[in-house]
Amino acid sequence: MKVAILSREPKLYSTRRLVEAAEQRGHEPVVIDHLHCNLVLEKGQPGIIYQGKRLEGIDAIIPRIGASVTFYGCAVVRQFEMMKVRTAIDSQSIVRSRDKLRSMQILSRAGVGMPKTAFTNYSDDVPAMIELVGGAPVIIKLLEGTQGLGVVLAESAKAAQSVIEAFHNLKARIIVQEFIAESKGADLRAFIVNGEVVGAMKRQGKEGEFRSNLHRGGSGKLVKLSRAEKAAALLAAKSLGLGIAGVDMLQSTRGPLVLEVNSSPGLEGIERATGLDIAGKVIEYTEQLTQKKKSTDAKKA
Ligand SMILES: Nc1ncnc2c1ncn2[C@@H]1O[C@H](COP(=O)(O)OP(=O)(O)OP(=O)(O)O)[C@@H](O)[C@H]1O
Ligand SMILES: [Mg+2]
Ligand SMILES: [Mg+2]
Repeated sequence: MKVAILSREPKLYSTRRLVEAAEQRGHEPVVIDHLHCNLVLEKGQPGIIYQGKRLEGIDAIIPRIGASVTFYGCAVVRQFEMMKVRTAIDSQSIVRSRDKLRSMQILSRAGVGMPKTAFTNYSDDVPAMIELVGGAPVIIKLLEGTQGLGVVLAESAKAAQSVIEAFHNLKARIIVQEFIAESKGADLRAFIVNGEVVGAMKRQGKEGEFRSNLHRGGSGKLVKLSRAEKAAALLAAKSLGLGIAGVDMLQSTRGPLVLEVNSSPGLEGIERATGLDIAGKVIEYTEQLTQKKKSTDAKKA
């Protein structure tokens, strides 16, 4: 198959690994910078112009859309969908997963375990917000933060009050969340491909840091997930409609609590921690999608 990896950076570990894994399996990979795709819309013929030419003959795409370009990136993915190109990750699911509030709403309905979370439009009654999630300490999060930036631990109700007021004053949307102390600065990342956990790691924040993000100095180690952890991760990815996902969970006394579901999960941390060929799994899944398409097209014909 001719598979396009939508990525801004051919040199990035994840991009390189996907190219390599596709080549190893006899496919023809190309890296396309989604921000340099121009979309053309006309009757019956949605198209994409890239480097001056109309894109033709692509069987499937693997989107790697950064959080800062969700809008444009998803428009490009949607255009491929309109052109009947198979995508390893749907545009809809990327949009859903990018908004922490929207995804928590979906996960809550689906019965996925999560830290108790509150959201409000008013800053008038901050103490009530804090009480809603069980009182201080609480976590305060920007709705569209990533890499652990925009996640604050407020140890006291007073600190929480001033942080929430400051964010509201900046017109930044936030959620307030119960702080799960027993996870001790660690979290679990489950990498899911096609309804299966293909690799998992435990990330531990550096000394004195409650955030376990690798970008904040945390380190990842191979871990074997419990049955409940696997089930929670799979249900979370499925509820958001993601065939490929990185599900972040905290270990708590009441079982796994899902924090978020990433739709462009990085490969470097998970492949280094587990020693597994996760890129290969992603390519094999994408291959299956194109085969499914071929057989439905054949049936229609
Ligand atoms: N409610 C909580 N209780 C305890 N620790 C938490 C809580 N929420 C977040 N953390 C810690 O902070 C880290 C960052 O939080 P979260 O994953 O929600 O933010 P992020 O900025 O979107 O990160 P990512 O780069 O993974 O997208 C988590 O990995 C976890 O270690
Ligand atoms: Mg995130
Ligand atoms: Mg996270």
